[in-house]
Amino acid sequence: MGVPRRHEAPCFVVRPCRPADRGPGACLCRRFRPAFGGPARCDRLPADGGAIHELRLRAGGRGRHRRPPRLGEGRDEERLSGGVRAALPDHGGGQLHDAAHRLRVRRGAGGARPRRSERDRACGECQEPHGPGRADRGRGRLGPGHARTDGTGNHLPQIHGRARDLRRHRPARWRPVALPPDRRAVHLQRLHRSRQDALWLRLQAGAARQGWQAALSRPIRGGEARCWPKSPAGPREAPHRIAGVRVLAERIVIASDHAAVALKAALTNWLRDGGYDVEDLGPHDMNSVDYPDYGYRLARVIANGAADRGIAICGSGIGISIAVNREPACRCALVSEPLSARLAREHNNANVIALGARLTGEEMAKACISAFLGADFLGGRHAARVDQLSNPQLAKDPS
Ligand SMILES: O=C[C@H](O)[C@H](O)[C@H](O)COP(=O)(O)O
Repeated sequence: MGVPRRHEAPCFVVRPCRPADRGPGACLCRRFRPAFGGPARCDRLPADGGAIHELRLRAGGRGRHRRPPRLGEGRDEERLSGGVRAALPDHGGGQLHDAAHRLRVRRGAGGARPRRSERDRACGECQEPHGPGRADRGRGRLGPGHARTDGTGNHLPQIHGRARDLRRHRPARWRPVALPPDRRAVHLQRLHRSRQDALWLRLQAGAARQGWQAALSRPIRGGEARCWPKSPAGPREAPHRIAGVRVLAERIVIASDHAAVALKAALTNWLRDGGYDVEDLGPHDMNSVDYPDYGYRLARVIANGAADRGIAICGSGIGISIAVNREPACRCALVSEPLSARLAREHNNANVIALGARLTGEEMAKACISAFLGADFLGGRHAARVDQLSNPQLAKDPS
């Protein structure tokens, strides 16, 4: 499908529904204000993303008389113009990949598209031009638009251009993003915090079916990478973002002792099948080893930021969890059921879970890992407590 001509372009305003919006078969969104007319319909993504609804409003008018929406209309909703179909079931899903759909996404009431001179202007932060200006001419229309910050220092480039170009110009930090089907919904639900997340949600949902993760590993071109990360917190604390869109995939390291080699292998394959970037730190045979060696190895990788989360396994899980926890940067939770695994993330910001291969079966281990990876730290009252774990001097004497 080619790029629809401007006056033919169906006009959508899209955002993921919030839980409160959802109803059986119909979107109950009240907050949404369409740019101009059109019925609202809430589409449910196919099975693997079934928890997410999309609100889609087709603009009023017909054919060439349909007025395309202008940026800045539609209140603070994201605007996608030009036949963005993303992973909607009535379109078969995944067609974003090969269709030359043009995306134009602006945050907030952005006003008119910037003139070329504005797009060519160097970014105030990194002094690099980000717009699809002269440098990009002839290579597609992409471009992350001029970058802004989100208030925390993260660079949030606007995105406009074609979806395929968006992927081609990914920053070097982009990683494959496929998730196990049972996790995708969880993550998608968590991703509706911003409109750009919603965009990525659709890109990702389509991509997972098309298998273009491989394309993501190509070298980067374009200027985005120079903008990332800008967070003062540094890469270890900053969320992974692609052009302002949070990335789903995480780097996971897994280690065990001889008692858990088989379980480790099964879990590694399972995670890799789900698209995770998993590194097996060993051991790779059943010869007897000492669990501290592998626990410390895993802890070092987490501590130096080379991986986001870790899975440590030994016979009971006890010994290796103790070893990992000797590294102050690690918060390792020994778990044997999913609720503990989730709470370890939500309350304790655990970045490693430990499992006992002699006590916990494979399916239960997978359930624990799913709960662990699918949960986020809640912060709030828990944040100061977690800080005290890494900095015992911050703890007060309770007496
Ligand atoms: O906490 C330690 C772990 O359970 C070890 O996997 C366990 O001690 C290994 O025991 P063994 O050398 O008898 O296999």
